[in-house]
Amino acid sequence: MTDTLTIRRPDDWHLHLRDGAMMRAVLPESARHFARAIIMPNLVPPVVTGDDAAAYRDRIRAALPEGMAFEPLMTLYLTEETDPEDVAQAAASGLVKAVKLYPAGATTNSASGVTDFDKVRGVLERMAEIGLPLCVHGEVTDPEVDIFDREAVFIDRVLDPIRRATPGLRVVMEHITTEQGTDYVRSQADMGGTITAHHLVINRNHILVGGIRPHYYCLPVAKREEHRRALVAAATSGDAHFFLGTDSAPHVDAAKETACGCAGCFTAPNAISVLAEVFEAAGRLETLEAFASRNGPAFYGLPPNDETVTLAKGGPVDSPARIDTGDGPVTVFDPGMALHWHVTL
Ligand SMILES: NC(=O)N[C@@H](CC(=O)O)C(=O)O
Ligand SMILES: [Zn+2]
Ligand SMILES: [Zn+2]
Repeated sequence: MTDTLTIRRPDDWHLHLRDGAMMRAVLPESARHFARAIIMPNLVPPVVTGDDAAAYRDRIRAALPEGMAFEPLMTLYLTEETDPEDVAQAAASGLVKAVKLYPAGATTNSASGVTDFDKVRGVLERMAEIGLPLCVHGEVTDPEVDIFDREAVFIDRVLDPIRRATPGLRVVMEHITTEQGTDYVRSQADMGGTITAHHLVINRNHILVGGIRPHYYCLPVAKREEHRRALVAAATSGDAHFFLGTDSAPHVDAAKETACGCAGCFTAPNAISVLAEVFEAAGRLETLEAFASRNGPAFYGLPPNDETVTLAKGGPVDSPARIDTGDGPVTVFDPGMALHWHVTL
């Protein structure tokens, strides 16, 4: 029986740190386990220009507790007004590692996102030229489309046409939740797909059966069990297209436990333990390093981390039910099963 596993230090290729008091509370939860993270730009107002990203990066660095190391990899929020030159400069200076596409209205804080894709063509062409990846929240917003179909429909209606119109554009389909997502990503060159820890564990029954569980509500919403299995197969395959993006997305409990609760699961504290449990159950612990520590940097053209972390199997991991923030308590993702893999440094 394997009871320890040493892997390169993981990175998180999709993370929400928020700002202010919330950021100060959640940042150490990510920095404890992850060396680097792609930082989502959906603040209010969003991180749109290179100057916005530099200021946000400085606030993150300033909030990092003494003695912790963590490198924020910044992104820009694509709007119909985004200037291709500003994007190119922010990429050339090394500040920005990706641009994020939110279809307007698709998810939390996406009101400034894109409605008319022709208006962002110039930016996407420039990104293809310079090799800067586009990260996409892959859901259509058409009210006629069922929420459980919005990812699959996005591939056909939006993602594939954008990629055909912009040859060479490197795209990450973020937080994939469907077999259609895994199949599409796997079959394409110049593409990566991030998968969260929580989508490897929950299906839509977990959200809805026996009472509504607001802390399992995130977007894209968890789908049927067959899709969860497709995600586990993709994540544990070792295939370089797939890598970890936790999409750890903290909201205070008051904003989740209400008549119109917002979307997002806060997984930073236990994501690595959850992954180890899932990979072990699949008999694929040996591919955890590829998924959490190697495939992401390879896609982004960065070296893997030199340091390692060791996971040790033992008694149940004692992750807190919630953490306190200056804005109020934030519930930590409950995987609904005991976790046994402790991260030791
Ligand atoms: N995943 C979510 O449900 N929520 C994210 C936004 C996002 O990644 O879509 C958030 O910012 O809260
Ligand atoms: Zn999203
Ligand atoms: Zn997200």
